[in-house]
Amino acid sequence: MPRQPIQEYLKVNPRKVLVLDGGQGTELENRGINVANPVWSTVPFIDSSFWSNKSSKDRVIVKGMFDAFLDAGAEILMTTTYQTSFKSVSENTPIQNLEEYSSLLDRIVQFSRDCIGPDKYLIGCIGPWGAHVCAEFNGDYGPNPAEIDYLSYFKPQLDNFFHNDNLDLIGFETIPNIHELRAILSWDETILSKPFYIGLSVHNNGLLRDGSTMKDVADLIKSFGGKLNKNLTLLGINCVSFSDSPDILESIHKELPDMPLIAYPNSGEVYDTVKKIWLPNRDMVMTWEEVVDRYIKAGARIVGGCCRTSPKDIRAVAAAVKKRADDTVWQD
Ligand SMILES: C[S+](C)CC[C@H](N)C(=O)O
Ligand SMILES: N[C@@H](CCS)C(=O)O
Ligand SMILES: [Zn+2]
Repeated sequence: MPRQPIQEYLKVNPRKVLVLDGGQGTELENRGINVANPVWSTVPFIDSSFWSNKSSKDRVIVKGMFDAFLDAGAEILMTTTYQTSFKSVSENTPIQNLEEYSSLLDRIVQFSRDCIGPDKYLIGCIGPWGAHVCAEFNGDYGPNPAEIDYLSYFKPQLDNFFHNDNLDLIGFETIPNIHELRAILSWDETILSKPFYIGLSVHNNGLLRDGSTMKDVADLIKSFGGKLNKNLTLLGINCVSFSDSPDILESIHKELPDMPLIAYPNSGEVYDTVKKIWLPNRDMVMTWEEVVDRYIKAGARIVGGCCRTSPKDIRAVAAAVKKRADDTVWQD
């Protein structure tokens, strides 16, 4: 395998910050794929013509999305599998059994690897339990969030991703509820058997979407002590408001100063969960350069964009990361 294992890479290059891609689902939408669907950005992969017809329109669009993020400077990219849980897929598509499901994931991962080539890092993207019920932006997991069987929900996707050498890192994204976070953290190396990160879904007010504080999050992580899964590689935030994201990341860094962080905010627009559209509220009053500087000062090792951020945004992220790397007078 041409890539150095990602934990080792981050360790031996302590000042390196990797540039992540941007909002894949929303970029597919910009390029003409209608993702307003119960499986959201998984939709292009469901039609068999994606796999049988090498020049199908959707296939050209997905490849074009990867090419555009690569050209912008992304060094680590994701599979488009945010809403590809077995539950979402089996309840909303003709794919009904685990064998067909796993074959679908194999094909998506291989297609993504072929698009980005052998040298870039590839993240196996996994949306939260809440993605299935569209609760990733309110954290409302019903009356008994502690009783939800998170492992059963994630396991088919985890089993596939953990056995796929094309994937370097698993990303649990947009986690809005502390009970779900507790469940993920409770799984040991036999379940989470390769490097993974957790991206939290945090409200503009700095609280996890379910109302938990960042201190609650940090206390939970600290409570695992030496039993914390060694594959937990980064913690961070994704799909949070661009303008509030530096404050939020800094609040996590204050609570967990030694934790490598990841940050990829959305554009500040707000998702309408009924119409499945983004409402205007672009809050990019700061520049990517200012935001990225603050992320890096707060311990970020991977930075990029989430929903409604485009290749143009990632080009600005890459320029900001490069400027910081070139800045010899940079002081912590
Ligand atoms: C806007 S994406 C991050 C989430 C999509 C949502 N779970 C839905 O199903 O509409
Ligand atoms: N990683 C997903 C969005 C998660 S909110 C994507 O890029 O489409
Ligand atoms: Zn997002």
